[in-house]
Amino acid sequence: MSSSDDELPPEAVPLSAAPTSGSAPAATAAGDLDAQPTSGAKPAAATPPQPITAVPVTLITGYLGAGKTTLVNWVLTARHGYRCAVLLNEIADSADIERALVKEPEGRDASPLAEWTELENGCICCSAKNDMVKALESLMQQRDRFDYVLIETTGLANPGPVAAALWTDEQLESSVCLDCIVTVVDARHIRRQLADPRPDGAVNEAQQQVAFADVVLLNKTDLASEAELAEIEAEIRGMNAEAGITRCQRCQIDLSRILNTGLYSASTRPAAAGEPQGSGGSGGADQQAAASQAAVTQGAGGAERKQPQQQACSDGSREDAPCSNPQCGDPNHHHHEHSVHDARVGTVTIHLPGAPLDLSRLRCWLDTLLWEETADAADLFRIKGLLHVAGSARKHILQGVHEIYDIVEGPQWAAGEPRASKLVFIGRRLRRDALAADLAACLAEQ
Ligand SMILES: Nc1nc2c(ncn2[C@@H]2O[C@H](COP(=O)(O)OP(=O)(O)OP(=O)(O)O)[C@@H](O)[C@H]2O)c(=O)[nH]1
Repeated sequence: MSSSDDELPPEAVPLSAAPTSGSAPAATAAGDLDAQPTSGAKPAAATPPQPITAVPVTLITGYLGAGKTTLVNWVLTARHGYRCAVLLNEIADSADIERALVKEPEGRDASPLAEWTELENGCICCSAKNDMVKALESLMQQRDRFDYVLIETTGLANPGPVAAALWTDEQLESSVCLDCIVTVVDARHIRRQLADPRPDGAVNEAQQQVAFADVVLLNKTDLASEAELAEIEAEIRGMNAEAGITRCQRCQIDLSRILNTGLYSASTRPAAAGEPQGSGGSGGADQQAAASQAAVTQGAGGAERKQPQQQACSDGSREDAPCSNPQCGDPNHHHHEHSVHDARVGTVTIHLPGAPLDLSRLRCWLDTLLWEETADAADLFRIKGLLHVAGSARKHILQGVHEIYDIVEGPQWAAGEPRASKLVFIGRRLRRDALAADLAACLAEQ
């Protein structure tokens, strides 16, 4: 790839190649989503349309100036076959600037590729459960005009409540599905941003964004040395061992990493040791099938989405102190003051080979774990799991964001495949021994 090619966006998909409403996007295989710069237009992949029940959503987060708008730009100008709607959440009334920065795909006038909705009422993490949901709902009124939704959060947003809102809003949950949380980090500044302390010992936004990521784009690699990049990768892995990390300049990545990944679908599983991270274990056309399967499984009542009895603050904490986010314009939003020691975000992975889990015991334990509010309770951002459940021939998939979680049935265990459970916890104050002991107590009696 020449350096001049690097600066050129790939060609926009001709709208005639865009999928029709209710159909799967034309490009489903990973190779078809390849958005590396090309010198000529490639024909759209001839994958037969498949029904899509919910519009996938990629949530783009990252600290101030990391390159989120640059990524949106890249998606909107790339050849991938989706018609994207973009939800911009901009603070300080800068949405018009952001919008001006994002290039309009060629031919947009004739038939729009992107729909725009801007959230104006302050910080998305504070208004996630109302403004964003309302904006998405109103966007869904024009469902036939797009196949994919990108949400760009502000640089100071905690992506947890936004992701959670996509799960918990009853009307939304059948029409949109969270596909991937992408965190863009600035190779030049991320280490300082991660280290920036908060006076009350709370986790800072940069750490939260890394913790929630399914995919981390290590952007601006032109501004850091190889040694610095390696150090950043090690630090990010130390916080979130599950996220796939992709180095890039100007966010020019293969878009199959972040679009229609199927990471939250029922057949998704945490990557096994030694597997490439961030692929979710399924790719391309398989993901399309996985997405359909997830919808069917959930529709059949296989999923149970648990929510706390008590409505939590949108940042997942109690409403007993004013929000400390200086950008939050909502006087009604309050923020729980974390009085405990400032533990760093980390990942704990627990393998349970052999013995199956008792699903009801596991649910009971998760309820306690996620909703406990004692000062030394684990502060969990993300949970992912592949579960071997007693009495079931199917894999079960656990996904958790903040205080909500979902366990859905996945595909059958293959003949001869070793049955085992693997759970990944990302958060603060995680105690491996306690988690392992608690999980051992959730095993079914043999
Ligand atoms: N050198 C360099 N600059 C980059 C790269 N990617 C983006 N930029 C620049 O970084 C600046 C910020 O990029 P944006 O895409 O606006 O960042 P953002 O995350 O949307 O910023 P906020 O909305 O303010 O949080 C812009 O001037 C970009 O041109 C890169 O890989 N290398």
